Amino acid sequence: MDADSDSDGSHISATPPRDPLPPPRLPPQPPPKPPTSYKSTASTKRSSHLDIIFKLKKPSSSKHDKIEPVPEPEPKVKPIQQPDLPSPVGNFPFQIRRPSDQPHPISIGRSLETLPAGFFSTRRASFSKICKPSLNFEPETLPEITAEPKINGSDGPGSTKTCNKKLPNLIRGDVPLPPVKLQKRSEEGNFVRLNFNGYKRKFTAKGKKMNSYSYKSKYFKRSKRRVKSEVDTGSLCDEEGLVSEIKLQSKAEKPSRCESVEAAISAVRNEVSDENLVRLLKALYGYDLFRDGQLEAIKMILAGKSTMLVLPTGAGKSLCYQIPAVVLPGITLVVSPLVALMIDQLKQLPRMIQGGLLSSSQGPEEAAETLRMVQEGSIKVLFVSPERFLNADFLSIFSTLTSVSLVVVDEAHCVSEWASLLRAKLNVECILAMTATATTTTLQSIMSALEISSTNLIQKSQVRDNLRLSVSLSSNRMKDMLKLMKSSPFLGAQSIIVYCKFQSYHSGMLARDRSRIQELFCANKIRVVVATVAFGMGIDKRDVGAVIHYSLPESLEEYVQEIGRGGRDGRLSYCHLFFDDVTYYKLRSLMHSDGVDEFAVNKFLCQVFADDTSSHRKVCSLVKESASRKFDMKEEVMLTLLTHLELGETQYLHLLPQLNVTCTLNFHKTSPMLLADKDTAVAAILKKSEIKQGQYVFDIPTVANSIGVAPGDLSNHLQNLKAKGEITYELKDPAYCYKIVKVPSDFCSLTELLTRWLLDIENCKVWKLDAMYSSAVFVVDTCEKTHDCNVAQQTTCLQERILDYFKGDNNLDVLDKMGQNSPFLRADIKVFLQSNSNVKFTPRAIARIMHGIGSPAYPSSTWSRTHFWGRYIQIDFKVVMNAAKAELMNFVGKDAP
Ligand SMILES: Nc1ncnc2c1ncn2[C@@H]1O[C@H](COP(=O)(O)OP(=O)(O)OP(=O)(O)O)[C@@H](O)[C@H]1O
Repeated sequence: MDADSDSDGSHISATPPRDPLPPPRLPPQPPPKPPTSYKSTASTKRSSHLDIIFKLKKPSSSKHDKIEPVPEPEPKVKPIQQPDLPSPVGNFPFQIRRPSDQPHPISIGRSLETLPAGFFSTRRASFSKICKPSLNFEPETLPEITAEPKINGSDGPGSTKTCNKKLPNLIRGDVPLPPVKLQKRSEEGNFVRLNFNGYKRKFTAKGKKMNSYSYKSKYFKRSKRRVKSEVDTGSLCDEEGLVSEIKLQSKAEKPSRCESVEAAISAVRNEVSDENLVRLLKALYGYDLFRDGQLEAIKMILAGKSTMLVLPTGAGKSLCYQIPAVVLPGITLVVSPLVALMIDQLKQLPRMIQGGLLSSSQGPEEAAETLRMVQEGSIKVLFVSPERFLNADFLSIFSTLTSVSLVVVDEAHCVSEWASLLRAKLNVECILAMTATATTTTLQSIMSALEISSTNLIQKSQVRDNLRLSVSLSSNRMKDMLKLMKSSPFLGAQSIIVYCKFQSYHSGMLARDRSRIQELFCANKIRVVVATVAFGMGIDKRDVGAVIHYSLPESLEEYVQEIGRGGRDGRLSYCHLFFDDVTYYKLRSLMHSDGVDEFAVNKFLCQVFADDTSSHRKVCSLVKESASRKFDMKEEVMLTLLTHLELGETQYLHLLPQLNVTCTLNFHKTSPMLLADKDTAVAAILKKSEIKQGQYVFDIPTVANSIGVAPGDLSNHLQNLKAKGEITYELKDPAYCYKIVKVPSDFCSLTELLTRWLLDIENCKVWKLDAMYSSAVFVVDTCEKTHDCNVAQQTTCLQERILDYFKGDNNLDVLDKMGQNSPFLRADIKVFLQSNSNVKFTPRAIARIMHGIGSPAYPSSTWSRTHFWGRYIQIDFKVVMNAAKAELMNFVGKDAP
């Protein structure tokens, strides 16, 4: 694909540059039908606008809670027929599955739930006026927006260190918990009984390691080490936790606290009463009262009932599995979609709960050590990344050696699809699914996948009552934001997070710098942090007094997550959202950046299965960068497809760890031929290499396959040869590696299924953005109508809207502000095609250019030079795609259908 042509000569346009006026509003389009589950069999027809020019082909066979009361200050050519297809997955768990692709933690995490019919009625609204909430916009001193530490670090009333940041070790927990005594327990039946391989197991104590001697001495040793290192680094910022506890070094205090924890655990094991649970809460965390929903959830779990827990962000969900984890006899497995989140949760475990982590991003030694500790019984809470459960070694440990008391599915809306596999494989009886943001439909699908009874749903409001919400439409956001921050109550806020969308605002920062800023923010040495969505996900800074959205979030789920960073201490926190049409248009275009055409999916499948041989032991690879360009697909999208091929209804392949597959090698000591005589790997390298400038260049999987070893083993062997001074080598070309399990019998159907699935995801993302935008418009409009534009009013208004959204309320009006036509569109596309007649385009590629979105084969570095780049950002993407399809047909001399 010649997508790199320098200039397209498209300075000649059918039209002069135009003012970016909003297009005339047309009647609403029928809404997209968001995905339900790719395993279900319901189907819908859709018009095929993706299939121009190319024919599908087969590969060549050759190859909260109770708020603590705080005084409130104030307020192809041949169109492909679409057969009936299974409808897509209920959420999009796969993009996030590989920890090496640390993605956008929120947007990827959001589910693709079925939206009820009638959900899409369009509501007209005015966008012209700015509605200012009645916050006092008094010009006072400018708040500090800085990444520099405050000199003296004095931070006012909230200067307590409040971020539960602890040592980044992967095995946590200082004190073994008391053994489970096999004693009379009135609620014995309440505890989870595991049924492994058909045998009911009784709880057993993990015996000797739990004696009180090792418990104390280990505690002291670790405490001393920790105190030293943490005080040295000055990295502590924990309110109830570390700072105070570390100073405590009076040896007498430690055992007494541990003993009280032990006693409290034993009391709960004897009787699961409110009183005993509060005592345990106090002993473990120092809190006096449970927050709304916590006690109910803990009791439900201790009664062995699988539970769905929906609590707002920051309401204290973690505690709902941590307390059962210390009470229940076996291990608690916590499955979370993001490795970064798991690491943070591990760090935040109370010191007396021993934790560990298993993820595919770990080295083999690290994972083996964790598994050893699991087998020993010295880990109580184990964080596991989803793919680990597909690992046979892991499963065998849990089905033979270790008793699992509880499985926690965190961010359940992201991993629900996968979680049903877990149920089948582990035969665990008690599951706790947790989420902060899920619509009713999503909840239903999670609960049915996890077999959670509808009576075991604990759901509190999506937004905590201590968050004061306000919204304004702004044509000059920077000015308005500075004004807002100079006015009460934002001026008085201790810590502020400003969320913005586009990189230009927070710049690509080194991870080290980012974590330094996070530390300073946690320590109240930076007052305002301007951040992207990722910031704050893992940190638990309790005293964030204000959250400002400088850009429109991509969904209400994202919005709710982000405002949930505020007021985690139960105090009032002020959350203001600025929105504007330009950002909305930009985001709406970006929602189409992951979309792929049927043709591309088919080409991709052909390549994936091109290497099929009868041997299923052969390792295949797909070099990420070149494949991405070849298929015009983002790497994440390719991984999503590969994961679907692994985890979908039919398993077509088995994914292996990613590798750098191209090896360039030089021989140094022994001559290649002599070495090859005694080393089969070297012999294979000589056979399979190309010699380029005296160097041997070969593909690692190809050589490994030829001698019947795993690519990893070949890499190890090369390392050994290097250590002996025989060779030097370099590896490049990161690639997805996999083994083919089954070659699809019908490539066309599979192509259509996958394309439809991706299209549903795309439509759903668009719908969510529209719902977010409409909610902002709704709040501003309502204020105008009632002339009651104050924070209290806006809070209620937005809360209701959020509630409706998450309830899946059919009456929720979702506004589609995109233009549905433009008189110049076809003419411009024609000129564009004429001036780039040497380049092959798909309708989608043209629409992306017209929307100003770069893609792997048509990068913005090249295509942003065109006169048409981003010109039709205000016209619905599909309208542009259809116009492009029609013009492409004309261009190749055919009429549009
Ligand atoms: N009963 C309680 N009393 C006081 N503080 C509590 C209580 N329960 C939890 N917290 C605190 O509230 C904060 C938020 O808790 P946690 O991180 O578990 O929330 P979450 O619901 O998991 O939030 P997120 O969805 O952001 O992960 C933590 O600092 C926690 O210690």
